[in-house]
Amino acid sequence: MTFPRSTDIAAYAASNFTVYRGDMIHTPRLGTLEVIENACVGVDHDGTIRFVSTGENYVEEAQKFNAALKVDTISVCELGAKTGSFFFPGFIDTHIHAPQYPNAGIFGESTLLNWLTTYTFPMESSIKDLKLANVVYNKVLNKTLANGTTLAAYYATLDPDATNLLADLCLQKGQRALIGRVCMDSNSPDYYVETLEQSKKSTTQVIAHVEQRDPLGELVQPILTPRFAPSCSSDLMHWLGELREAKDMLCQTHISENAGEIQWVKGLFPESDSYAGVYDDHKLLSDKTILAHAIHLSDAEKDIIATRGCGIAHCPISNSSITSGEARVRWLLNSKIPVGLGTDISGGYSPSILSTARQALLVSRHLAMKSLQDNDKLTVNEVLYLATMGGAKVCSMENKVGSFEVGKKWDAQLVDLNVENSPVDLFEWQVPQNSSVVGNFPTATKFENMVAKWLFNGDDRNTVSVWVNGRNVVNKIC
Ligand SMILES: O=c1[nH]c(=O)c2nc[nH]c2[nH]1
Ligand SMILES: [Zn+2]
Repeated sequence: MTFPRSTDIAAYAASNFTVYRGDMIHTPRLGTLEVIENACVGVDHDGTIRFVSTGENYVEEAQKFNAALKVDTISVCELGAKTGSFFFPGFIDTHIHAPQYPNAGIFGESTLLNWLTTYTFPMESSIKDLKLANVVYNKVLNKTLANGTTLAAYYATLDPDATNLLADLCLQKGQRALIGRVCMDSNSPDYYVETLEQSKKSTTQVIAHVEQRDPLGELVQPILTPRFAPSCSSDLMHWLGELREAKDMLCQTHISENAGEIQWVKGLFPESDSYAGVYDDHKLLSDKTILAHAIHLSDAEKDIIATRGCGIAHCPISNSSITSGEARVRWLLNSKIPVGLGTDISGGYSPSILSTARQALLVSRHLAMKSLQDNDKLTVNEVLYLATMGGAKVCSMENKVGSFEVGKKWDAQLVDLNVENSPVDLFEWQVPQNSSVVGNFPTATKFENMVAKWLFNGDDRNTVSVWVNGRNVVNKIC
């Protein structure tokens, strides 16, 4: 029997069943790095993983799933079989503002509220120019994909046409995405605000557009996006809450990021018990709601969030940059609240979830130095879980993406630490696959060490290929 074995992406992209071979590393549970050495992962024509096995019998495995599969239509991608290479689930960015990308790195000495008026609102309002929107959104999608982000929860702007364009570009480039048209009818500058009626109309228009482009929500889905309580009237939030409930929709917003913001919310909504209470009183909290930041929550707010099943987008780079504070991730996780990572471009300067995971680890150590609780420290395996499986839970896609399991989609990145110009130096004795070299560590530890080196020193040069829904969307190999 002969089959096309290939390291040529074009060859296997044309095939209707692909077997990916190599070491697969993922974090299916918090804190656990699972390594499937010499794995074969069979992916069907619609990008679904049909088997995960070790050994050579992948033709039989493929035919078990589809007896009619001809051997010569099964392609084999051996790219992961190189030393220093491994497949890892695609990263999930649970909070990113696409129109703010040109401002990445530009925040000066600002904190949240003056950062919004000085940098953010002017940038976002300029994106109603569709030519500019096209330039900026192309750049942000290319950059996040190149960094291994296979799913992103996007905030766009008020503008419905530019937001529709973002959805179209995600479909075109093949990035899985939640598309949020930002709702804001209050306390906003004259040049960047909408009326309640405009907000309803534009929201409806964007939902219809996204659902028309992708009726089953295979790749893109709309997400209701009240910017944050101060930008929304109670009437607007009530309308969004009713819509959320009626259509069982995803919803995203910001919560408890900054002390001034929290005081402002108290003054604006005195009838609600708390910031979380404002959202709860408007039916905006559910197990399909993503709350960004959640730094200064009270115990009671944390309990409401846990009861409603909301997920938290932890944005450590943004929280350090605009000095918002340190979210208590362990405290949230201990209450069984799903936590994922967000770049929060451009409160955060980096489009990379790998960098965000690294900073999540470091911020947790700063927190531990203040709290004197060692348990506040997050480990390498834990922050990589937040970057993948945690993010999948936050986006309500834990049955679809986040780890390598049968029935999930092939949303993956191929990592190569030995790529030319690699920012990581993996020494011969540190290569786990190199069994001829006797090292000081057992193999499992070698894999963990290799992954730790990637987390701390790796970057987009090491993400050499990326797949979403089985489609190869980035290829830096040739
Ligand atoms: O990090 C943030 N980015 C924003 O754009 C924003 N708007 C309200 N609150 C916010 N926080
Ligand atoms: Zn944000």
